Amino acid sequence: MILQAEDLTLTFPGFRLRVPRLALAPGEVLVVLGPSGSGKTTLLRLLAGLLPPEGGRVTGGLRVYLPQTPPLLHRSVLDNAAFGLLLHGVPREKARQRAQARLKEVGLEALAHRPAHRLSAGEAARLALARALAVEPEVLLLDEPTANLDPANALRVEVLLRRAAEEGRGVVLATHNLFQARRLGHHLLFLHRGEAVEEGPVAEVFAAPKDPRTQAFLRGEMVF
Ligand SMILES: Nc1ncnc2c1ncn2[C@@H]1O[C@H](COP(=O)(O)OP(=O)(O)OP(=O)(O)O)[C@@H](O)[C@H]1O
Repeated sequence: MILQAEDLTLTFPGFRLRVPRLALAPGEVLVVLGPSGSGKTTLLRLLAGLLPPEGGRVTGGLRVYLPQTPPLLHRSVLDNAAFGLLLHGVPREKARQRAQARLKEVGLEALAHRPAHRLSAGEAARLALARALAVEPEVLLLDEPTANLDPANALRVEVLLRRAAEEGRGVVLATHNLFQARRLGHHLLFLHRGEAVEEGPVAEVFAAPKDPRTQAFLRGEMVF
């Protein structure tokens, strides 16, 4: 396993997250579904080590967390792609070479010297992924990575995520897009008011959800 969590708990005023167990294998895509406010972002931040849990623990390899709108520096596309590597202590020239290669993979090599803030939303999403992948993480933690994208750009991101998983990386993907969950996910975790109420293989949970709350959510009847 490249990511494991046990007995995770965290309390905010009026909200308590409780995830007894979570495990991610290399090459696996875990989709986290749940209504707005159910704790998806909080779980991702705990898994990333950005929030300390109140109880329980998280263990695993190198993780990169991408928030819904990843911040980009007011620098070139290439500088942004190399930024994570510089933070990891990679020398500047080497970092730029590796970043160039990642930009090529995401189809942005022609824009390497453009200011990042001039990119379209779809290009910015791919740049954020290139920057994340450049540090060779074992686990990608993604918070609604295609929420602001049109279907064509969303599809390009999905292709990159599938490729990352095929390379052996683990992916935890919080999404509101049920079609995307079915297309990309192997395993599914459903959160409701901070509680992990159902988990299982994506196909099985979609075909026959066991918990009435998951059933209602998948029927589109739970919108809060
Ligand atoms: N730093 C914080 N301090 C206090 N409460 C917080 C904090 N972060 C999140 N919360 C609360 O925790 C609950 C879960 O929020 P979270 O953002 O994890 O949900 P979510 O499932 O990601 O929602 P959405 O789908 O809308 O992004 C919410 O009630 C939120 O208001």
